[in-house]
Amino acid sequence: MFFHITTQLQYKKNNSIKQRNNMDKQRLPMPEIINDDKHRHKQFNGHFDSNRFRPPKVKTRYIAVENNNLNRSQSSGSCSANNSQIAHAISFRGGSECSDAGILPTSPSAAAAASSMSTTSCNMSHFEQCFERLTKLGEGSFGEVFQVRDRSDSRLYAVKISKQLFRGEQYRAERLEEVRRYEEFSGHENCIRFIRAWEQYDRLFMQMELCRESLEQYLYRCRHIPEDRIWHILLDLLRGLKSLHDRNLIHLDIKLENVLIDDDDTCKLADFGLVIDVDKANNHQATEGDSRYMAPEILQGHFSKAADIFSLGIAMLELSCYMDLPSNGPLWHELRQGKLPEEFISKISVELQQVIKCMMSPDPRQRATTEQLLAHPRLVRMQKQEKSMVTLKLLSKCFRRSRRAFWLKMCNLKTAAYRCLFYLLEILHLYKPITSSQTPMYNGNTATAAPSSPSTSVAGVPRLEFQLVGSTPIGNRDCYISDFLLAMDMDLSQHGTPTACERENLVNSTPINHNHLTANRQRSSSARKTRPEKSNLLSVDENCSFVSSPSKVLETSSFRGKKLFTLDVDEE
Ligand SMILES: Nc1ncnc2c1ncn2[C@@H]1O[C@H](COP(=O)(O)OP(=O)(O)OP(=O)(O)O)[C@@H](O)[C@H]1O
Ligand SMILES: [Mg+2]
Repeated sequence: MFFHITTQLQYKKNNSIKQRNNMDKQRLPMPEIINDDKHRHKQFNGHFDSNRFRPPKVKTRYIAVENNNLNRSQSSGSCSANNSQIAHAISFRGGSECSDAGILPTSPSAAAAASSMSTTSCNMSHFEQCFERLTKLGEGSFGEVFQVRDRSDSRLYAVKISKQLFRGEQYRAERLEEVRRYEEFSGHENCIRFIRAWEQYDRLFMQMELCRESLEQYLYRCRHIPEDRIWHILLDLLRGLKSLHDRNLIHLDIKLENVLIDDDDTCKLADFGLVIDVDKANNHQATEGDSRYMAPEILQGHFSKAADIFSLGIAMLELSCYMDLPSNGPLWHELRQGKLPEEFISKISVELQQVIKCMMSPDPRQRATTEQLLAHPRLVRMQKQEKSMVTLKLLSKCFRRSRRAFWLKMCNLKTAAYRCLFYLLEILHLYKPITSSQTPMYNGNTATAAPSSPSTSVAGVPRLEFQLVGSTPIGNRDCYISDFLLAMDMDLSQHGTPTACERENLVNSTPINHNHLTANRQRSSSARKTRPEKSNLLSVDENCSFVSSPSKVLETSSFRGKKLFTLDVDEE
């Protein structure tokens, strides 16, 4: 196999340059300026400095003369004019090297949404049909990322659209590799969750989970990040990186912009555009990332896992010291010779200093691995704490569940008590039960004698059954008989006495909000049928009046306002 090496300089997009420059000026304090380049730290003056360019991205490419491993014949999406008009799903999940799926079907909801819009759906891209574009989240050298709302489930996602058209097979294959990596690491807690990808009009679209912000944005927002938080970020990123290194893959583009923070404050590795196999890296095709984060040995064309460790180390330095990293010049070299500027490094604890220095060791063989770093006493302690937190969470969940079970038991006891009371009243002839044969049933407009059913099998004590559905509006509040009776009254006033079927639906729905009653009937009834083991079925014996006639309902007024039980719905 023969390879030729091409070296090229790639400049970052002006937009992100501006953004960074704008934020640059927020960084304080300014160290003593000795050399223009050496201490060119970030400041912020409230507006973008368009004159200052972002560091160029030096790219050393080792391009195999041999064709890439993507099987083009399998792909229905191509650069050809005809085919590129049609959206094609891209997925490597099937196990094959490139299992491009076929033409994407338009989901009915997406089609409906599209047709409801003024633009004719046939002119709309798959992206426009499926998503409502909200805001632009960011931009890198390869793509623009938008916050979107999925028309089918109304949820928010991020969609990355490649900026450049597929110029040819090689370029397309490189872009599609990112999909493979996203899919591979999507399940890891510290890697971004990937949803799906497709290509259309010679562009790649990738749908992924929406994160709150990038680590770079977080740094500019907070300026000073407490050291405790730095350690947590380091732990998250080491875990994410370990998942790559365990598979013999290297990221090659670790930097603050490529780390995203989700709503739970978890840091996630993103942008797998340059990820490459360690073995292939030095032989085939490797592109190094941002020069500010680049390990020194990359200049000699040595790609290894240690390069990622260096990038992470220097990113931690930037994060903990609020230091502007140089893209070249004397300071760039000093940082790669193990000389970290005192005025910055002295701000952080010795423990963190040591870790950063260890990660930024000039010799890649002396740099700690992800396993060694994760074995650092502080990180071990944090992991233990996390574990105990998980145990604590599990315990509290167990406690909540047992508390709920206890309440259900109590409710059953109450039910039994009511039952006994009715029996007693019946014995004392203070209460006349209505037997099942007396219970009129409505079949349309005609009242018929009801067949004896389990719900009225106990003489005089018809059973009122209702199901607790966690998502219904009844959740987390006290339940009063009146809640149920109110709904029954309303139902009876509309329909007269319900049929057996109606009664079952009635009691199975959550009667707090009568507007939901009709809808709930079907849903809860079917839910009960399909998931009987999950339902928390309560049986409450109640005065039978509600089934005999509307006027009898009034007799139950003595129960109104009586607290039956407290619902404690598990938050789970
Ligand atoms: N899932 C997401 N949620 C929120 N913001 C995102 C998401 N993905 C990307 N971004 C934002 O978009 C920016 C660019 O995304 P990304 O790094 O994937 O593009 P790129 O073109 O590959 O960048 P690079 O120049 O690093 O190669 C990120 O820095 C981040 O601010
Ligand atoms: Mg990026």
